[in-house]
Amino acid sequence: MGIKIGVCALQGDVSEHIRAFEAALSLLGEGGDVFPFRKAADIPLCDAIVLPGGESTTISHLLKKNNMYGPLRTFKGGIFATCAGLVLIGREVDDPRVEPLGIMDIAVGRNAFGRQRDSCEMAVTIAGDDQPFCGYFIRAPVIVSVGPEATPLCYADHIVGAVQGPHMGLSFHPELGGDLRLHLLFLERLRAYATAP
Ligand SMILES: NC(=O)CC[C@H](N)C(=O)O
Repeated sequence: MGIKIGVCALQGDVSEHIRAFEAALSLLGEGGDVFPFRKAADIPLCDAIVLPGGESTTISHLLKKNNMYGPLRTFKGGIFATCAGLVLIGREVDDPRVEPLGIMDIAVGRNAFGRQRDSCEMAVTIAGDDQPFCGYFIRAPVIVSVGPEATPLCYADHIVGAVQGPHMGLSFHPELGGDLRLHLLFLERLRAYATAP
């Protein structure tokens, strides 16, 4: 038994997320099931969902086609959204081809680092952690503004991570590189929100 983590596998980097969450659960000495899903009916069966990086206009189109907007908006667990996933999870995005889910109170700008930084590694500061995190940014979005419901979590020139309840949205790819601090923090917060009265 244990926690059930579903990785939305319509498009994007799915296997890296599965490996990273499996490694985080094994560090915690916990059982659990981390699996790809492609059907809306699988969403309410999960405790947590990963919205991976990929191409947000494509993922938005596929979420619509597979009737996933409704079940994601009413999902009771935590969502771990990276890169294209971050573009989708906010309340506002600067591209009309993406329909935002409106789950986190953030506004997101796509491809915000510009061409010369299409893909790079940058030191990310995580609030409450004095060790920098090596962030892999791949045509990454940024968080342009954080509303009162959400809290900034990560910084690298811009705000590149935020949390809201059990949800975490990140501009970069923490599933690459083997540093599991953000996965562990997500699981810790998920547990805290699941057991909150
Ligand atoms: N690595 C990524 O997920 C890139 C996201 C992409 N630039 C988008 O907005 O869809």
